[in-house]
Amino acid sequence: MDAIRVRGGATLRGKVRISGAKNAALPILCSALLSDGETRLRNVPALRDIHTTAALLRFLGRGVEVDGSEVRVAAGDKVRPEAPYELVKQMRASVLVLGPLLARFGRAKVSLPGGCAIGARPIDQHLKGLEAMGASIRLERGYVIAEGPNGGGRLRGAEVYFDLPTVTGTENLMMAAALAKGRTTLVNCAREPEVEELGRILNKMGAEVDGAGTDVIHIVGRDPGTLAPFDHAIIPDRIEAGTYMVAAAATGGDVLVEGAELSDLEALIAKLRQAGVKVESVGSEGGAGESSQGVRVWREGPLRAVDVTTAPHPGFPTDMQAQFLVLMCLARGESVISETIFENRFMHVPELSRMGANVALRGNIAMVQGVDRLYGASVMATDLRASASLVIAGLVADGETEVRRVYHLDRGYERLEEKLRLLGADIARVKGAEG
Ligand SMILES: CC(=O)N[C@H]1[C@@H](OP(=O)(O)OP(=O)(O)OC[C@H]2O[C@@H](n3ccc(=O)[nH]c3=O)[C@H](O)[C@@H]2O)O[C@H](CO)[C@@H](O)[C@@H]1O
Ligand SMILES: C=C(OP(=O)(O)O)C(=O)O
Repeated sequence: MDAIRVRGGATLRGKVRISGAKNAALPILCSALLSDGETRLRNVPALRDIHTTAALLRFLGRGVEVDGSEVRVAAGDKVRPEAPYELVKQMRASVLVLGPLLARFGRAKVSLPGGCAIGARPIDQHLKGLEAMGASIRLERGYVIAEGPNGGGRLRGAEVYFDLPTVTGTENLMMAAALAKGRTTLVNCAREPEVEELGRILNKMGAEVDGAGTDVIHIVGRDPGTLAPFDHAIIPDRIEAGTYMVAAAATGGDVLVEGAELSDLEALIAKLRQAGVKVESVGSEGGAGESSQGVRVWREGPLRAVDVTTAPHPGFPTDMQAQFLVLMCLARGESVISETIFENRFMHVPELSRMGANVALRGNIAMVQGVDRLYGASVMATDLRASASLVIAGLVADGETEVRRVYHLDRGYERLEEKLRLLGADIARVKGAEG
């Protein structure tokens, strides 16, 4: 299994171009199942999760061609509506085929994703919503077996209230509603930019979606077989952007994060500024604003300790918690990091402690006491963002750090070591290193 070796001490400087958003590309690829025509997606990141989704769509019976950052899903209306455990276990987002399959074909058999390193991650809200739309659902031998009304009929519009905002749950229900008969109202929805992006796609296809990106979404469904295919460029990955911002801040560097949108990262940016990091939107014409070319992040003075509590968007993203925690390991004073989304998302803490960090865990709270320096070590992470946080720690640590089990990183960061090397990092991939 590959590892990443980092020699700490370089100050990151220059420009880094952000890839398309993994968490936008995954539901959008699944939404191709709603239409029978050929769909074309551009600015798709080259990630393991994209290849897993392509493999899943192929298994279902749709041709998929991945050509650099372009993915084409071939036309077709013959589908085997079944997502097997072997594919779902590689990537929880596979559950996103449930809504489209059920809506388009009246039935679906999708493996339950199971627990993972960061928590149990149930899908009860997805299932509850589909049931409200008339589906009958049973769980059998680890699979969700879903059927449209009256033995495979068309879903009907419904009012669904989510007990808590769920990103993929909102997306699954939006896709199901796009082919349901009548109007669906989803209440207490996730408001993440990726949900908003899916709303744009469904509108492009001809469904009527109103409110995506707010907590109430209305969808008027279309008849099966009438949704149009689409051609779309994926939005930049705000979590990848945030990760480079934190890396720049941690090394005391000066980096232009190209493609990053200030408006998608408000909570992170507010916390970076509070910590003493400078953040500025850089416009293509030299001005600031929506048409910005990116976000410049730099640091001159010491880091200040600040507290962070993760929350659904527009709160501080749980997907940035691990990286920000590393930054706080280098700050003056004590910060309190509270993780409220996932029950087990501090897997990076014991590894960071081996690098000299001073962090005490109390349930879902990490008390971080800043230290003068971190030390390179061999470390290993069991999830994606934890792995990224260890690379950032390696960038500032004395000596060499080897981050093992890089396949987690490859799920979510395109050419991470190459992008960091261009910013001046001393970093390399070690092929086939010890696991
Ligand atoms: C592919 C994708 O977009 N992944 C993101 C998505 O994951 P994902 O969509 O899986 O996360 P959710 O928004 O669903 O999870 C939020 C919380 O709701 C709980 N929950 C969720 C669904 C459900 O039916 N019942 C339930 O209890 C979860 O256990 C968790 O505690 O949002 C997370 C939270 O921002 C991010 O960390 C992931 O990167
Ligand atoms: C948790 C993440 O992804 P996923 O939902 O695909 O596991 C993530 O992107 O940090």
